[in-house]
Amino acid sequence: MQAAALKLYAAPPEPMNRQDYRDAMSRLAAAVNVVTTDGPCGRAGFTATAVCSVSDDPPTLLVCLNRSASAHAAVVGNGNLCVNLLSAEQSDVSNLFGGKTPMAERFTADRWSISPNGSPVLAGAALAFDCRITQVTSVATHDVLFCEVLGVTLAEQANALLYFDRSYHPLPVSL
Ligand SMILES: NC(=O)c1ccc[n+]([C@@H]2O[C@H](COP(=O)([O-])OP(=O)(O)OC[C@H]3O[C@@H](n4cnc5c(N)ncnc54)[C@H](O)[C@@H]3O)[C@@H](O)[C@H]2O)c1
Ligand SMILES: Cc1cc2c(cc1C)N(C[C@H](O)[C@H](O)[C@H](O)COP(=O)(O)O)c1[nH]c(=O)[nH]c(=O)c1N2
Repeated sequence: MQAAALKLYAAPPEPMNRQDYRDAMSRLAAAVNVVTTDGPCGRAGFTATAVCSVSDDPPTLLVCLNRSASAHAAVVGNGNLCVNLLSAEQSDVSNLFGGKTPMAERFTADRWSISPNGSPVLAGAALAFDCRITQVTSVATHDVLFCEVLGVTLAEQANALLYFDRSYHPLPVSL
């Protein structure tokens, strides 16, 4: 049986309601990342689902970062970042970096190393992209950070962590 479609189109010129937009976006399953930085502007990190590939030549990805986030000044000021893709067992790390916790406390619970480009790399992550920010474009409340990928560390095998319907879901590697 097909579920009835619920239409929530905004009637122009009225803009779409923010809550309706969030409710819709909660249906979009996403990988969970902790984006980190270190350098002259300090060590910082935040949880991000708004990460995607832009180009493979040169390897480039983008990260959307709210300008009101406490990590914003450090990430943009340092100009380097690491995208740590969380594995299925790391939802606690996502919660730790997902807001409110003081920045220094976020880095105490897990083991970290430093990438060649100077950003914190999380032990046990599914992968870590070591990046330098090449372009920052402000769109509405967020900065879109375009990042050249300088190197990647891949775990031999890792189950994925997905964020869907406002909660975490493990996705096992197929056998
Ligand atoms: N792109 C983002 O900035 C983003 C993404 C996910 C979650 N969050 C934040 O994490 C917290 C928990 O989120 P949740 O998913 O459990 O419930 P929620 O109802 O706040 O968000 C549902 C979905 O809407 C989108 N969204 C939420 N806030 C956004 C924002 N400020 N800008 C752009 N897109 C946004 C995301 O896709 C999110 O998964 C909230 O404070 C939320 O703002 C922000
Ligand atoms: C699952 C999930 C996914 C995201 C987030 C949260 C959570 C729980 N947050 C919010 C972000 O991590 C949080 O606002 C920052 O940590 C900033 O909080 P503080 O200002 O440091 O308290 C977030 N913020 C952002 O700018 N871009 C993003 O893609 C995401 N994605």
